[in-house]
Amino acid sequence: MTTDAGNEEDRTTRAYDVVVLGAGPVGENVADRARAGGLSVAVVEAELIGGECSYWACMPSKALLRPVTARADARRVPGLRQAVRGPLDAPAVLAHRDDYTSHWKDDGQVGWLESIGADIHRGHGRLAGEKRVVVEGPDGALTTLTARHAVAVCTGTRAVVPDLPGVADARPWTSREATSAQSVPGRLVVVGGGVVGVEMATAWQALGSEVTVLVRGEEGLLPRMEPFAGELVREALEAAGATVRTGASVSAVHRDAAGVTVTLDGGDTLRADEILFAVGRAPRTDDIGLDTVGLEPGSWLDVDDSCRVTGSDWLYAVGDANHRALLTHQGKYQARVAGDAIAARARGRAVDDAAWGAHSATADHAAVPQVVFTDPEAGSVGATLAEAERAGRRVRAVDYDMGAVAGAGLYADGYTGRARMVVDLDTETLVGVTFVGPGVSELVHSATVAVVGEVPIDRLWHAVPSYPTISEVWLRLLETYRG
Ligand SMILES: Cc1cc2nc3c(=O)[nH]c(=O)nc-3n(C[C@H](O)[C@H](O)[C@H](O)COP(=O)(O)OP(=O)(O)OC[C@H]3O[C@@H](n4cnc5c(N)ncnc54)[C@H](O)[C@@H]3O)c2cc1C
Ligand SMILES: NC(=O)c1ccc[n+]([C@@H]2O[C@H](COP(=O)([O-])OP(=O)(O)OC[C@H]3O[C@@H](n4cnc5c(N)ncnc54)[C@H](O)[C@@H]3O)[C@@H](O)[C@H]2O)c1
Repeated sequence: MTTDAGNEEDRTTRAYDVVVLGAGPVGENVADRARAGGLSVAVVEAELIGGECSYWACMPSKALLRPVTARADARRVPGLRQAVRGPLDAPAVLAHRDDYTSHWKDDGQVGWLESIGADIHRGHGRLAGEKRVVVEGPDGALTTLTARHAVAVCTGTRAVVPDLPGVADARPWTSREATSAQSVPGRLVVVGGGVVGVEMATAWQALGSEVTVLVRGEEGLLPRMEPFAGELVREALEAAGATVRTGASVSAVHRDAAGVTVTLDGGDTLRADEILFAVGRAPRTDDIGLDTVGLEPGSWLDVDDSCRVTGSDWLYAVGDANHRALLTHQGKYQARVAGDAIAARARGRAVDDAAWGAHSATADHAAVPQVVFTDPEAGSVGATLAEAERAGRRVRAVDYDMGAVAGAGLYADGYTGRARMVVDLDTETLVGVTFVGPGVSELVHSATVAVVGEVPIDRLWHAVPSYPTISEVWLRLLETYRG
């Protein structure tokens, strides 16, 4: 290890090989790989070690949703459904969620970062020119960190709240409140039909709220997935008692003692106890000193496939901050790639940044998997049919009704779901796969392996799914393709 972490005379300047700005899942993993490569690492964190994912995103949202999908699954099994007729025990679900976020304390993750030998600097970090980061501690004290080799910006995102009349005074929920609320609102309006919108609508409707989802335009729910994903999730949300309104744009919000009034374009109004804006994310790069290194504050950072910022040989941007894929698993993949690339470059070792090389996050372009944990679940990897066509590929979509799969019928009485694989007709390999239905989340990785491995259809034919499992949908898709 090459650390020389400061000296007694000047306690405010410390030198490391690598400085990581932001200790979400991505920053933690950059640190881990750089340490594994023998480099000294400082990690700067303004809030909680573990980031958005651990405290206000993946973990709490999935802790809220797991009882919802487990109950729904149980209700679809004859002989079991009568045992699970009642409502969810909302206080118990919220308490379980609190346990999953370690009650918003980060001691466990601090211990892990320390165990890998990274130094933690608490406070807000800002770049101050090339390879320098100034950390403003909770007490206002300033510490300058210098990096011999690299600075990695892993500062993630925050929720966007549209600048509408009355919004600030209405104290709307963002994903943070939606994942950490301590009581169930009577009526909840959710603005936005993307992933956060549908997951949180599913959770809070099941926990007892009367939920209305407002989707502007006619794009429907989950617009980045195959259209049938949003359609099936919408049907299920409505069957659960939620209202989904398309073509509904919010023009103003007003809070008074009785709750929130939401005004729509056209003049309609809705009353609610809370309003959640789930309309996308903005990069947390507005106050990190980007101007001191010639970059635009508040911008997403453009990177190459080793996550090095375009035009720089020392600045990296990894995870949400580079906008390649706003997902924890994909950000951690980038972190492994970037951390290893930083170490290789620092040591003067060969860098393998060709497509699919050890130092290239190639899968970001070809095979990003995602699971939406609604009931039904929606899971996909790679391109949708529309995306593949837009990219100019000669493709064919093969669809199958998952309810016709024996294992699916056993899993859930009256199983409703659909699968699609998008086949590149020139290579006879898969470029995208989507499954929608109960229990499909665990199928997604099989599709990821097929897409990343570019496994030819003729070879996939020999990958025999066990009988009777939901995976038999693979056989049915292949049979449909081969006619
Ligand atoms: C409600 C919700 C549910 C989600 N569910 C899933 C899911 O199920 N699966 C999935 O894969 N993804 C999910 N995501 C996305 C996932 O949360 C993000 O992709 C992931 O958190 C990105 O990790 P990151 O480390 O890049 O950023 P973050 O997790 O945002 O961490 C960034 C860290 O940097 C710190 N920071 C920022 N600026 C500074 C600064 N100047 N100085 C010091 N520290 C700073 C922040 O405090 C934070 O701790 C969800 C997102 C939301 C909103
Ligand atoms: N299970 C998961 O993997 C999971 C769960 C939650 C979030 N995430 C990640 O977090 C990211 C953010 O999720 P999100 O749902 O906030 O964003 P999103 O981009 O997925 O969806 C936002 C939706 O809001 C709409 N919208 C934008 N501006 C609007 C406005 N002014 N009024 C009304 N609607 C508006 C958009 O058209 C879009 O449909 C996603 O990209 C996703 O990858 C992942």
